[in-house]
Formats: sequence, structure tokens, C-alpha cells
Amino acid sequence: MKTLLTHVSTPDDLRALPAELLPGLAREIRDFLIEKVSAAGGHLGSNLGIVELTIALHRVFDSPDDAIVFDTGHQAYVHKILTGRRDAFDGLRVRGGLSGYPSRDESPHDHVDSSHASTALAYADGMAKARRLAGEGGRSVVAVVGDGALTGGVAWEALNNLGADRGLPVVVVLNDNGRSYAPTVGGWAEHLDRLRAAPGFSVFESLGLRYLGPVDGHDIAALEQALRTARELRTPVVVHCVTRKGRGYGPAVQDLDEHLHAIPASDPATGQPLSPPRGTWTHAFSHHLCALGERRRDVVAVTAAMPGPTGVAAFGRRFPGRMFDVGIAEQHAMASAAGMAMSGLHPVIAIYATFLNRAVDQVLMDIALHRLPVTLVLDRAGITGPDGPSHHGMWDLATLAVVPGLRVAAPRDAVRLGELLDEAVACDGPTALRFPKVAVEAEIPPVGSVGEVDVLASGGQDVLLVAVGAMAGPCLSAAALLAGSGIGVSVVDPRWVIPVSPDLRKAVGGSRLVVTVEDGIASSGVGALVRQGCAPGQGVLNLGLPCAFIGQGGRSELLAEAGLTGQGIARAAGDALRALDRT
Ligand SMILES: Cc1ncc(C[n+]2csc(CCOP(=O)(O)OP(=O)(O)O)c2C)c(N)n1
Ligand SMILES: CC(=O)[C@@H](O)[C@H](O)COP(=O)(O)O
Ligand SMILES: [Mg+2]
Repeated sequence: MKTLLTHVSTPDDLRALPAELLPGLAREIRDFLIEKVSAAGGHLGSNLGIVELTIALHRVFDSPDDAIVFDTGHQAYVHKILTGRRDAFDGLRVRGGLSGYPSRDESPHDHVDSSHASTALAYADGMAKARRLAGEGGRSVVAVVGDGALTGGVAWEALNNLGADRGLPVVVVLNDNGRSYAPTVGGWAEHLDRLRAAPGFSVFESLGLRYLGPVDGHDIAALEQALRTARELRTPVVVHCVTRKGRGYGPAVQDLDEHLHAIPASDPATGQPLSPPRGTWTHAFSHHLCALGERRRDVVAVTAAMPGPTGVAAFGRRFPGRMFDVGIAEQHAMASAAGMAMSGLHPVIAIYATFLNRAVDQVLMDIALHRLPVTLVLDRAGITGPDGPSHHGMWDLATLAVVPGLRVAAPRDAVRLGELLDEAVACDGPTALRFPKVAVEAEIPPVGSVGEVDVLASGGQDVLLVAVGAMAGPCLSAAALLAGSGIGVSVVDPRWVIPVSPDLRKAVGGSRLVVTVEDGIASSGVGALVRQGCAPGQGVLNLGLPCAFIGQGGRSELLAEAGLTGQGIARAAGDALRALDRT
């Protein structure tokens, strides 16, 4: 029986609770988190570590009038529990259910939807300035930021601005657990180490902010006292709180790799996944990269704070000194890789497709303009699923399509992933590979080829399906359905999808209707490029995702909504062919 938690649904309830009951409430919140996150999957370790800190924040500040902005937002589950959303946790991260991040649609206590890291201080800077201009400067703005998120350059741009405006009532709550996924890296992490051991010189003070701490981030009374002091200062101030990721849950504390940062549905007793993990694209990439590392001494791997999730951790273990974790610093990852390539290395930057967005200028100006041999490996491309709009990796093809001289490949299976990675590092200019967040399906062998384009099915020239990467499987299903209705249909996989190759132009010639199918924005990706080269009078249909922010849900259900299933593709192609017949 959850006696305390059932009586605490709002910050007012929380403030009414006697202080001696708060440790018991923290225990109940942890039990609740373990039960609900184990059932749904989600961000467990970070939330277990921030329980006391969130309680203290909501007792000291008056949300939503005082704005509490969570950086990245993956650690806001406790905030949700304490702001009226406890009962929604059974729908955590499912279609139409509770978001895994703050969401303005869900609650006035949530101010920001984006879950790309390192931006909370900038939001706080802007909110505080706007409130001051509107004569509402009496309210505080609180930015809760992790030690990992503070490795991102945009956070330091905000600190630079905050430090210069001493009249802003901005409280930066640094939740320092010493980790991103893996231990946080760099001189910054070392500085925090020293501050944790003995308060002394603080970089923040040199920048013009006040510094309070370090505070034990699991001692609610100490936290409340520090936060009250910070609130009364009415100037930009950093409260340095030291916490433990995964606190209070054995399997999380014992997971030394990531402290169960993010988990799939798991057994709460053991912390083990309910279904054994199937071979993912990430596993396949990790395997091929290690094999490549044996053959090519110049190949190095770069990650922006995600060595485990992007699959380069194994490469780092096998080739010490050839894997570089640069922190949550995607722009630096690109520009530093450019420098490496200028000096004789071939860097492979492994990054989620959605986080590429932050570094597009570096791809253009630092890598592509210099025609440097750098390979981007874009994991979680296309629809990702339960992480929602900010995590779908759906902009990569549209953005990379306008980068001069950059070649993009989309493998359809693990064999092609190996081949294309080899081809990519054999290029003397920039390349990218993209694949989705899903288990890799069985190999799809070609039945023929047109130059470097693989023919996957050869059944006639009424319809040609051009399958981009993992869309090959649904395209083959669609081809079978169309053939069953008497339509002559063929399927090709270009392998290298950007720019459109002369081989692909040759392959599409002669078909009445060309249908491109991609797990990216239909109007601006590979399909749009293929369309430009089609003959006048030739029918062209571009299937893919809408140019819209797509909500959370299962990958399959979101792809089905976009029509990217065998049936959906067959229906759309059949309709388009009939329309062509009528013209
Ligand atoms: C721009 C960007 N890059 C990468 C990520 C993936 N990511 C999510 S949380 C995280 C680690 C965050 O570490 P920290 O801020 O210290 O929070 P903690 O989980 O330790 O509480 C990373 C790398 C992201 N959300 N945004
Ligand atoms: C908050 C964040 O950006 C990551 O933790 C992300 O949620 C991980 O996603 P995967 O579960 O797909 O690795
Ligand atoms: Mg951290």
C-alpha cells in the first residue's frame, strides 16, 4: 500500500508534508519508478538518481509560476509524478500516452518539449529576460542540467550570457552524477571531480555566476537550504548537487556500464530485459567496424557521449586509443573528425540520426567543403518510436541531400551494411550510412544488378519500386501483392541513395510508374532526387514520412500510419497506376 505517494499529487500536497516523512516518500517514488519503467521501458537510472532533488525543487520553488526547465528531459519522471500525472504512467511512451519527456501539451508545469541535450540554460536565459521586460522578474527560472549535458557547447554559450547579466534570477541546478551514459569525459569532468572532493576554485564564478555547493543530492534538507539560498540571491547562480545514477535499485547500481540509463521492458526483480535482445543494426555495425579496424589502421571511431548505444564501445575495447568519446558535443565531433581526416585518419562518426541535426554546419563547412574522407554512421534513422518527435531520425536524407560531394548509403540488411561500410571507407570524400532502430531482418539477396544498383525482384515494367534501405522488405511484400493483381512489378535497391547514380537513372528508365519508398521525409529526400531525373510522362510517386513532427508510438504502428507497409505501398502504387491509366 503506497500510503504517502497516494496523497501527494501536486506540489502543494508535497509542501504540506512534514519533512520527516520525505525520505519515506522518496522510497515510494523509487518503488513506483522501478515498477512502471520496468513495465514500459524508459529512462530509469537518471530518474532514480534525481528523486530527492526533484522533491526539494518542488518544495522550494512555486511551479509553474517559477519555471523549472529540465535539460534533455529524460530525468523528468519524478517531476511528472509530483505534478498530477502519477496515474498516467501505465501509458508511458505509448501512442497517445504519457510522454517520456516534458510536454507542454501535458501540463503547465512543463515548459519545453525538445529532448536534445544542453539547451535548458539558454531557454532559462531567454525566459528570465522576457519576464523581466514584462515586469514579472520576481519569479525564478530554474534550469536542471546534468554533468553530461554540460559538455555541450550550447550550454557554455548560455553560461557566457548568464554570467554577464547579474540581474537575472536564474538558478542552474547541476545534477552531477559523474556520468552521461558512460562516465562523463574531459577537462570539465575533471573539474567537477575536484569540486566534489573539495570546494574551491569554480569555473562558474570566473564566468560571473555564483556557485553553491557541492550539496549531497540525496539529502533533502540540505538541498532545500541550498535552493532557498539560491532563490534569494536574485542573480545567476549554480547549485552543484552530487547524486548517484540508479540510486536505490540494485540492478542499476551494479550496471557499471550505464547504470540502466535507458531500459527496454524488463523484469523488475533482476533488471534483465523481458525479451532477449535480437540482433540489431547497431550490433551488426559494431561487428563490422571491429573487423574493419583490424584491416585499416587509419580507421578511428568517434562518439558524442554514446559509446554503448552507437556500438563503438567494442571498437574502443579492441583498439585502445582509436575510439574518441567527445562528450555531448556533436559539432566538435564533426570538426575534430575533419581535423583527423586532414591529418591522415579516416574517422567513422557513430551518431543517432536525430543528433546529426545539431552539426549540419560542420558537415557542410568543415567536412564536405574540404572533401574530407569522414564516414557518418547514422543509427536510429527514420521512425524511432517511443521517444517521440525529437528523436525520430527523419531529417537526415533531406539535409544530406543538399551537401555537395557527400554520398549516402542505406543498407537493406546486415550483409549490405558490411559491404557499404567497406565501400564508404574506401572513398576519398565524405560518406554516410543510415539504418533504423530495429532488429535486422534476414538477408535479402539480389536477383540481378544494374551496375551498383541491386535488383531484388524482376517482374515487369508497370511499376518499379525503389526501396531505400530497410524499406526493401515492405517493398518486396508490396511487389507480391501487386503481382497477385496482375501488375508487372520490379524492385530495386540503389544501395547508394544520394546522389542519384547513373545506374539508378538507367534502372528507372522504361518503367511506367516509379515508386520511391523511404523512411524519411517523402517530399525532400531520395524520392525528390529520383523524381528530378524521371522522363516526362513517366509516373512518379514518392512514399515516405510527412514533413511534420510525428508523435511517440511503436515503430511499426507509426510506419503503418505513414503507409510504409507492404499493404500500404501496394495500395498507393495500385492507385497511382490506375490514375496514370486514366490520363
Ligand atoms: C544533442 C544530444 N545528444 C545526445 C543525446 C543523447 N543523450 C541523452 S541523455 C544523455 C546523457 C546525459 O547525461 P547527463 O546530462 O549527465 O544526465 P544523466 O542521465 O546523467 O542524469 C545523452 C548523451 C541527446 N539527448 N541530445
Ligand atoms: C534521452 C536520449 O536521448 C536517449 O537516452 C534516448 O532516449 C535513447 O534512445 P534509445 O533507447 O533508442 O537508445
Ligand atoms: Mg550525468
